Amino acid sequence: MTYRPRFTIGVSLKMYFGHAEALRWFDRVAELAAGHPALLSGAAELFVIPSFPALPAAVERLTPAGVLVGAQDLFWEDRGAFTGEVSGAELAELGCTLAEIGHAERRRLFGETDETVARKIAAALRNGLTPVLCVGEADRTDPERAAADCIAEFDSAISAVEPGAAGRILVAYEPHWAIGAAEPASPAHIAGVTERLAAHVAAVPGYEGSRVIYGGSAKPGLLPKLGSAVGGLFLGRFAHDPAALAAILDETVQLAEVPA
Ligand SMILES: O=C[C@H](O)COP(=O)(O)O
Repeated sequence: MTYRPRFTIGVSLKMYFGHAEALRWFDRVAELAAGHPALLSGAAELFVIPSFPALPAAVERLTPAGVLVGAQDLFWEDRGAFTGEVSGAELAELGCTLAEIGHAERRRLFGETDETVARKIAAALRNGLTPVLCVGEADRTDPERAAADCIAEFDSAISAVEPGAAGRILVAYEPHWAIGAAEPASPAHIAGVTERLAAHVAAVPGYEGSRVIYGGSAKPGLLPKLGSAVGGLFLGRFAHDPAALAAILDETVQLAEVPA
């Protein structure tokens, strides 16, 4: 089954930009998105995940251009004495529609575990936020083993979802070793993992409409090599230049003309 938009293109700004820099980038991306044939034709949807303090400005500047906005994390409770945390309820109130959960950097640097990821997935879904669930093998291995790791992570991540609360998830396949690198994983490796992972996700009741996107040093030129093996890309550094993001959106238009 082909879902529309055909591709999902996301950008996480991580902690790369200061506030003024983020605002300038939002304005350039809003201008790009508002007139881009990818968004107008349904070839692509675009989401942006900035730092927490930039979220209101991102919603204000990007949403009118058809760009979705999400947060880089959320807490698993909706209210209470949790100093420093941000709830899914507040994110939804701000106009966010997505929440990134379980990025490799949060696992490696901030103690994120399978258990906390599962609680956060449940929190996102009960607050109407689409989780951007990051999965991926820690060390280089073959696609079969990498896919098995990712499938186990996915199954664990949805294990705390409340009955009746299942919903669409964007599964970002990000091999840890390809994040922050010079080049992405090879197209053959990516496809070998994403096709197995997507087949698994599609067979889990309640998660219809979910899709698998690839992240980890993704840049212009990668998507045409992957074609229908992925549902899109999750970009980091290589989207800091809006021209590179425009080039990737151009690629979605060309690929959308080819039947899935
Ligand atoms: O969240 C995005 C990914 O971790 C990719 O980042 P990167 O393209 O800078 O490696």
